[in-house]
Amino acid sequence: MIPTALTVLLAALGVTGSPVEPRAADGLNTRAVAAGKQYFGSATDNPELSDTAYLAGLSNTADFGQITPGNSMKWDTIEPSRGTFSYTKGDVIADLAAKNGQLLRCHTLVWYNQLPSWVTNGGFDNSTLISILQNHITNEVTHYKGKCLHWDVVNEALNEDGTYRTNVFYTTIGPAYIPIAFAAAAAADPSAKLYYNDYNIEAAGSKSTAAQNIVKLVKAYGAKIDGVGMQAHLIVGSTGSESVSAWTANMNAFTALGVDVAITELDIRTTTPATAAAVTQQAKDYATVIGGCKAVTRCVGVTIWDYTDKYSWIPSTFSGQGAALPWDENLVKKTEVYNAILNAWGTGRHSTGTTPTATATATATKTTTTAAPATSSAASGTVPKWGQCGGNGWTGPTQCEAGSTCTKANDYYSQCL
Ligand SMILES: O[C@@H]1[C@@H](O)[C@H](O[C@@H]2CO[C@@H](O[C@@H]3CO[C@@H](O[C@@H]4CO[C@@H](O)[C@H](O)[C@H]4O)[C@H](O)[C@H]3O)[C@H](O)[C@H]2O)OC[C@H]1O
Repeated sequence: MIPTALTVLLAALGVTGSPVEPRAADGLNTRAVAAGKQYFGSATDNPELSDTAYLAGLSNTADFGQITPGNSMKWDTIEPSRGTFSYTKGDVIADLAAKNGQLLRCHTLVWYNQLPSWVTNGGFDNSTLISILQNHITNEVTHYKGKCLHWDVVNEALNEDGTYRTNVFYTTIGPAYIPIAFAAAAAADPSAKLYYNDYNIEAAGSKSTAAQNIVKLVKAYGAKIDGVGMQAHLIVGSTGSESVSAWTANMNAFTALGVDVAITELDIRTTTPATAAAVTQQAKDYATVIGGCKAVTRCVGVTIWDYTDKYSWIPSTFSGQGAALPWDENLVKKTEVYNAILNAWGTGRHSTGTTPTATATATATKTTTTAAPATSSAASGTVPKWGQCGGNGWTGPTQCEAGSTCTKANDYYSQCL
């Protein structure tokens, strides 16, 4: 074959193979997408974005196709005093996702924690608190309308025994605050997928059953709920990591109710400093979690709660614990853990254990739009449920399948409805 200018350029960039179908960079996200998922993603937070090496790694879309703000869309940041809304920090994360071509999970609208005292201690009556709740949700969801793949509408409404957690919303409004919140979010952005999100619902038990009952409750009120987020803040070798079949059975109990599931805040902590044996077990545990999501069609993706131990929330919350993420405190990949995640999504090339670089970021960003739509539905000639409907490098069909429509052509967040 006579080399063309394009093949010469691709060879210079280290890309080999067909010039019309350059191979997507290998990574946690591209493997997840190849396995039929929408993304593999990471939480992040505003202060760490000034760390350029960290930012390069986060922006590498081969590894991260989605980001979630760890704090900057919570009530205390967004509406610190009644009726005063501040979107500066949240916008930084949303803009970064858009710039990188990454999806955005928006977290979280209603949570008893990181809730300003004017709400908690305001002494509001039922109708006033409902109106405060609706106003907060309407304002925030409207601000980010069209940008959020998912909203975590209600976070952690349950106790460990499956009873409702006592918080100001439950005490004043009763369990109806949950469907009221979902209805307000749906009205403000009908395209966003709306999630209930909680921890310790990854395994069957009373709390998981209660979360399933929340799905039923929201639906019984006639409100929309699209998914349940399993946070998955796990402990090496402990509950939640036992077997792929345990994960799938529990996830299927949710999907049987007609909702998606997602793993939304995955980290697997251990006593620090981590021993070699703990890291080996941790790699197995990550593989088990990924295997569970991979096996369940309606498990749409996995998010780790930041990607590096350098910025993990664990040591500040669980004394003596940490080393929970696939990159260490020096931003170096833990090859054993990273490769376990890669291989759990599917076979392919292995990591060499390098530090993230700007070059890797540029290459990955360039190839993401090719990788994202490479799902089975694209192969069958229809546009994937999520992904570009025409333009931005998407070379598949520009229309959705018969009977459905493309919400926004040429937009990463478009979907077939
Ligand atoms: O900067 C940090 C943020 O990263 C942080 O984000 C929240 C972290 O996780 C979510 O809330 C926590 C979930 O875990 C609970 O502890 C569990 C207790 O049971 C154990 O079995 C389980 O392993 C533990 O995970 C915590 O009590 C929750 O607070 C929440 O959704 C994120 O927003 O927020 C604080 C910031 O300083």
